[in-house]
This record gives sequence, structure tokens and C-alpha cells, in this order.
Amino acid sequence: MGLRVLLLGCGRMGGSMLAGWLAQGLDPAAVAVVDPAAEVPPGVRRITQDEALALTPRPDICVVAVKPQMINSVLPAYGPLVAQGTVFLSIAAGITLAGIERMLNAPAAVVRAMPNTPAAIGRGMTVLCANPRVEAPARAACETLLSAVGAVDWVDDEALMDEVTALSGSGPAYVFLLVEAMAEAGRAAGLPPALAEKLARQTVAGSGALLDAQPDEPAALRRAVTSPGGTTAAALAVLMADDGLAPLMKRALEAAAHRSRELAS
Ligand SMILES: NC(=O)C1=CN([C@@H]2O[C@H](COP(=O)(O)OP(=O)(O)OC[C@H]3O[C@@H](n4cnc5c(N)ncnc54)[C@H](O)[C@@H]3O)[C@@H](O)[C@H]2O)C=CC1
Ligand SMILES: O=C(O)[C@@H]1CCC=N1
Repeated sequence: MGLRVLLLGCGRMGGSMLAGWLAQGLDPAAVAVVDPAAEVPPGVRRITQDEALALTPRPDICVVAVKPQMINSVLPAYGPLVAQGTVFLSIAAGITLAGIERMLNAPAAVVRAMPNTPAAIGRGMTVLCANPRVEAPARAACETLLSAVGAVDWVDDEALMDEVTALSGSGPAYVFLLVEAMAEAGRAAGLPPALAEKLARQTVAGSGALLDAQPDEPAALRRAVTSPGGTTAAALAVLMADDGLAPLMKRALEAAAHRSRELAS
């Protein structure tokens, strides 16, 4: 990775991405971090906003990983980097390409990306979307940065980023909630709490690994568990009822996408 990167915000997601870049061979000296609070890995410079604006050579990519609620107060100061050719790559939920250009007050090349927390172990899923000012080499560079922490895909239609955020961005939380709910149901049925937690955790982790290891459709893997007239079929009759998991998940994703659209304003 022969890129020079400026990272704004080195919290959960910024820190995960930074760890991934370094693991993929990015020279620590080629990264600079602006974050008033976070620790940075050895060899990586933590600098101030003023130092970031005076960096030489200038950063190729400025990765924006601050909270959406504060991006409006952070980004305007970095507008001068646009004229120097720095491309902006934002992972802020809900914040649009046009919104970022507005905050920078300059005709910036902007990529909007939505990763997720499995990026912390290189197993993330990121979807990217670029504005027309982003040229092929910058597009490839952004893809390289996010590929360092997992799988990537692109959408042309930015409107889909709200749905992407609802599915894969927030999705890990739904899976962890599933573990919590399974453990709670096991406890309520009389299993010792520690055993219920272990069974729920290992079942979800093992099923995820199985899904990853086999090319089969999830429905085929589900059917492989389900003996006709057996215990799983009895449970699935509840989960797949008209008021079961599918309509609930649809409502959850709609709520997340709605919130993503709200964050834009
Ligand atoms: N947590 C998640 O699952 C995901 C989060 N995102 C997006 O990533 C962004 C960051 O989220 P997290 O990493 O979860 O938050 P976080 O709170 O862990 O990290 C934000 C970081 O920004 C730093 N910061 C505060 N003021 C700053 C400033 N003026 N300049 C530079 N840095 C500053 C904070 O000290 C903190 O380390 C958000 O925009 C969020 O929408 C995207 C995908 C998934
Ligand atoms: O909850 C949020 O707003 C962020 C974006 C996707 C996951 N976490």
C-alpha cells in the first residue's frame, strides 16, 4: 500500500481499519491520525488539525471516522485539502456524498462507505459509493483500504446506502441480540445461565462458520437441521409464522434505514 492516509477519528471503526491497514503492510509512517482521545499504534503519528492541514507530502486519502453527529463541526476545517487533491472517504452513517462536499465547501472527490464491526478481525463487510469526481485510481485505493478489513462491494445508487447501513452496517447487533435472546430463552426454560450462554454463543458462532465454509444457500443449511416432524420444524413453525421473524426483521431494517436518512439532515 503506497498510500498516505490521514485518519480523522480512531475509535472503534477507525482503530479497526488502521489495524487492518498496518497488518496489510501500510507503512505506519504513512498514516497520521487526528483524534483528541484515542491511542494510536506504535509508529503512527497522532497530530493536531493544524498539523494535518500542513502535512507534506499531502495525504492521498482522508478517512473520516468520527460520529455523524459531530462530522459537521469537524470536516469544514479540512476543506483546504480538497484543492491539494486529497480524496475524502467517509464511513459516517447517513452522511451523504453531497453533505460531505457541502461541509468541505469545495468540489471534493468523495467516497462514502459503510463497514461493520467484524472489520476488527478482518471479517467485515463494506459497501462503497463514490461521487463522479472520484477517478479510477482513487476508487481502487479506497477499495484497497476497506479490503484490508474484509469483503467489499460497490453501489452506484447512493440511495441504497441507507438500506446497506440497515442490513450490514447495523446487522452485527442483530446477530448479537439473537445470541442474547437464545440464551435468555434457554435460561427461562431452566438451563443453568452459564450453559445457556455458552450454547447460544457457540451455536451462532459455529453456524456463522458453517455458512462461511459452505457454498450452500442459508435455506439449504436450515433445511439440513430440520427433520420432518422434528423439534426444529416445531420451532420454525413459530419463527416463520406470518407474525414471525421475517416481518419483524423487515420492520427493524426499515427503522434503521429511516434513522440513516434522518442523520443526513
Ligand atoms: N460502530 C459501528 O458499528 C459502525 C460505525 N460506523 C460509523 O463510524 C463512525 C465512527 O463510529 P465508531 O468508531 O463506532 O465511534 P467511536 O466513538 O468509537 O469513534 C469516534 C472517534 O472520533 C474521535 N473524535 C472526537 N472528536 C474528534 C475530532 N474533532 N477529530 C477527530 N476525531 C475525533 C473520538 O475521540 C473517537 O475516538 C461513525 O460515523 C459511525 O456512523 C460505520 C459502520 C459501523
Ligand atoms: O448505529 C450506528 O449508527 C452505526 C452505523 C452502523 C452501525 N453502527
